[in-house]
Amino acid sequence: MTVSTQELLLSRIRDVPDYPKPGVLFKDITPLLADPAAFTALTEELAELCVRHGATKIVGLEARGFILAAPVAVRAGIGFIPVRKAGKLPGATLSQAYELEYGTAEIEVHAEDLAAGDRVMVIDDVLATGGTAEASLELIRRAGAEVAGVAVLMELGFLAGRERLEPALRGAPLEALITL
Ligand SMILES: O=P(O)(O)OC[C@H]1O[C@H](OP(=O)(O)OP(=O)(O)O)[C@H](O)[C@@H]1O
Ligand SMILES: Nc1ncnc2[nH]cnc12
Repeated sequence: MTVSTQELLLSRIRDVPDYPKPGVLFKDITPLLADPAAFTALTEELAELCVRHGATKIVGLEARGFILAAPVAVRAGIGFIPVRKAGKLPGATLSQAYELEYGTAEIEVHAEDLAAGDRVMVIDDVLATGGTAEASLELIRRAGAEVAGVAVLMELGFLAGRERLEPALRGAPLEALITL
């Protein structure tokens, strides 16, 4: 990725102090989504990572991860698999509970969407504590699939998500376009 692309992306991320709770500096991507040049550049960078790492499926994490992962999947020509918050998927699911920066949650995937032989790239907007990504890797492996990697727009380095995720990656790459 060029420095100017990285600067464009960074310039479209807005800091919102004390949201959703006091003490949290929320990284808002809505200005980036509203800028077609920035959103297109982001989509192309993430799609290139998926292809480079040999992904055969793309998992997007609800909800902001969906916004990024869906156009990336189309751009890369790879199938999109939604990982949703609990209770939203109608078929037989695998579930995983986890903690995040400001609460707890549970995510699910349709068990039939992933199988042995799949190489799955996880896409999300933010890696914060790493809890969400860690839970998604657990789901992918429980479904029998292989992890191709995790790709995020931004990593909040001060929350040490990379260190937390390291064991669950088992050598797969964690790609962050921006580290803050
Ligand atoms: O690394 P972590 O500490 O797990 O935090 C990162 C996750 O938190 C945010 O999602 P959130 O659960 O707020 O849901 P949203 O996408 O629906 O806003 C973000 O989009 C990541 O999925
Ligand atoms: N600080 C933050 N900003 C945006 N999304 C987040 N998800 C978890 N922590 C976050």
